[in-house]
Amino acid sequence: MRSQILRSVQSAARKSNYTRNYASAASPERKVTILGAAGGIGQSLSMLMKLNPLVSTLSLYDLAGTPGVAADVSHINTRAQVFGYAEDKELGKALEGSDVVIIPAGVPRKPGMTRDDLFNINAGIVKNLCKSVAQYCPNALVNMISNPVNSTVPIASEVFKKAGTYDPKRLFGVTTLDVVRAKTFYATKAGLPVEAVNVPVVGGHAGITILPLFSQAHPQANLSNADIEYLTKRTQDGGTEVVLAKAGKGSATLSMAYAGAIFADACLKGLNGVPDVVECSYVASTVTDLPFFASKVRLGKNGVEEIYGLGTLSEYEQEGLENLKAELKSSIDKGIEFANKE
Ligand SMILES: NC(=O)c1ccc[n+]([C@@H]2O[C@H](COP(=O)([O-])OP(=O)(O)OC[C@H]3O[C@@H](n4cnc5c(N)ncnc54)[C@H](O)[C@@H]3O)[C@@H](O)[C@H]2O)c1
Ligand SMILES: O=C(O)C[C@H](O)C(=O)O
Repeated sequence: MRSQILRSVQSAARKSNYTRNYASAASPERKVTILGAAGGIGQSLSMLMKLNPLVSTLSLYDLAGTPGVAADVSHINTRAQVFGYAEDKELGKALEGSDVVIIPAGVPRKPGMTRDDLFNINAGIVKNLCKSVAQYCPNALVNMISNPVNSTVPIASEVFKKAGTYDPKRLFGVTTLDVVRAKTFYATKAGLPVEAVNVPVVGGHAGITILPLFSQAHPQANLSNADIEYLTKRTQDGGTEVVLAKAGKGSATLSMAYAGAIFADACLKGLNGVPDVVECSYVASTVTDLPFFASKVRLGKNGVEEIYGLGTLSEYEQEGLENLKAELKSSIDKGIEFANKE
């Protein structure tokens, strides 16, 4: 009887309008934990993960406010059981048994700031949270959203190395928002239906380190060099566009929650053995001479199963690649140095 009910629940979830765009069939028990769940990204992301039928337990942690977010989200009639945890003393409980940990904890930009300006505050937050991840759920896939991603991912890697838990296949910088933006801007410019569009974005997640590869966009549109330059710059400055529009009230939260939900869903699908799950992500990489680099990765039962090369680049993209390396290297080095202090 119970299995009959479960089957009908899973079938309803598959058909649901709310989930079909970014989720597949319901399946094994999976615990997803969000650190920073009461924030701008955290709240929307909590809702989107509650809508995902692949999630059986949704654990929401923040310094404060999570009992309220959890109570609210828990009333949504979907599969996941929701738990809210607040304050340091509950962090272990929040993390224990997690399959995927999503980290949007930290401060956002205000107009005039670069992502690197967030380093002084966010680096410490990420370092401490990752120590707990290493202690309580060393096998979880970690989806790092907190900025500057170019440095926070290297920080996490060093923390995990020190704890003896580092598995480069399980640590991801979430760069999905760059892909989401590139798809939207490209489809608009090319007059294509956005659902049919794909654009890889490689490099990192800040300014010129964000390198959209429009020469590899699908479907190919006949755009001028000036169009490609415009689209590249708009994608690179997408975060700043939102920061300026919000005029001091933070950075992208809603589109980021959407992007974070897509990436977490891809991780869950990979863990569940769904084949051919490919997303761009900032990971430990040998695609270039930099130790971390975003490119297309195939996700599987162990996290990253395969990292794809960059393919053939246009002259403009090749130039962009060379230009981004110095900044990305310095952000990586800064993160590594910070993590190894003390
Ligand atoms: N990767 C990306 O593409 C991307 C996109 C948008 C924003 N971001 C980054 O995400 C981060 C969060 O942005 P936001 O708009 O949600 O900010 P926010 O200020 O609205 O929320 C951040 C939340 O983190 C919490 N927090 C702070 N320290 C914590 C700790 N030690 N443990 C748990 N929670 C903690 C805060 O209490 C707050 O609720 C920022 O660093 C921002 O730059 C990244
Ligand atoms: O721009 C920011 O500071 C937030 C985020 O990295 C984004 O790309 O929107």
